[in-house]
Amino acid sequence: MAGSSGDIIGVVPAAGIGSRMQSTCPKQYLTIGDKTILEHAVAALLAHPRVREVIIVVSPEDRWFAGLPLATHPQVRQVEGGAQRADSVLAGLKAASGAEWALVHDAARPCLHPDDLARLLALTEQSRVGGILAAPVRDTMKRGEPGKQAIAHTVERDDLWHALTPQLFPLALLKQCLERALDEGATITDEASALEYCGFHPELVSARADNIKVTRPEDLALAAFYLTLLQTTENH
Ligand SMILES: Nc1ccn([C@@H]2O[C@H](COP(=O)(O)OP(=O)(O)OP(=O)(O)O)[C@@H](O)[C@H]2O)c(=O)n1
Ligand SMILES: C[C@](O)(CO)[C@H](O)COP(=O)(O)O
Repeated sequence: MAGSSGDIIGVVPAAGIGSRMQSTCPKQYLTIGDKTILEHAVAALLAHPRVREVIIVVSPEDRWFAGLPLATHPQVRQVEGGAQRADSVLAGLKAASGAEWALVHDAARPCLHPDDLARLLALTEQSRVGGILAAPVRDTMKRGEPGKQAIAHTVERDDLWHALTPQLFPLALLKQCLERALDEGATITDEASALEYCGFHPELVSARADNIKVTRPEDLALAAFYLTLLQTTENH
């Protein structure tokens, strides 16, 4: 029953092509230190004892995953992704069975701090809906004139958050909401938006802003820096 401290299964969407990264391979296979970005992201989930398995969703055209130790990891399964991130996540959910909670984490986010993961997973003790890691907006936010490099207006930033991952939801609820949202043509860019579409209000768990999604070329060096800091912290 959702709301108890049941089993958690990880779902890592890793079927993107990373077009904004402009790299020679999909960005999740770029390396930082001795591991790929994907391996860093998955390791952060498997480091928590309540995450018993991770389903990694890869492109049907993927030719990198098979060469990683993850391909033969006993706690990892691989499924094929879809055209959009939401399609890939749904494919992962369909392959997940038995767990009460689904923990969805972008392959492109290698810098997840264990303390943030622990605080997100604590939701299983007090929530029936689940929630997301999120960082409060720090900058003044502007809405642009459509199709122009000009400001339309300033967006009120009180109560404005950057949605991060992981995002944690009851497996059955998330699957049901995502299937309905996609069937009805809703634009779904994160798991929480599928629940919102179905009328739920997921929890916001305030999290570190250094849990970045490697998206553009300049993000790689920043992620490497943050990972160095993280590994230094973990070694003390
Ligand atoms: N059809 C897709 C698209 C994206 N993703 C995954 O969703 C995560 C976040 O998406 P994003 O950062 O947008 O990755 P890409 O779609 O690869 O990047 P881009 O939009 O620059 O092509 C990534 O780990 C990506 O691999 C996925 O599993 N399936
Ligand atoms: C899920 C996500 O990382 C939350 O911010 C984001 O929505 C992914 O968006 P993308 O366009 O697929 O990178």
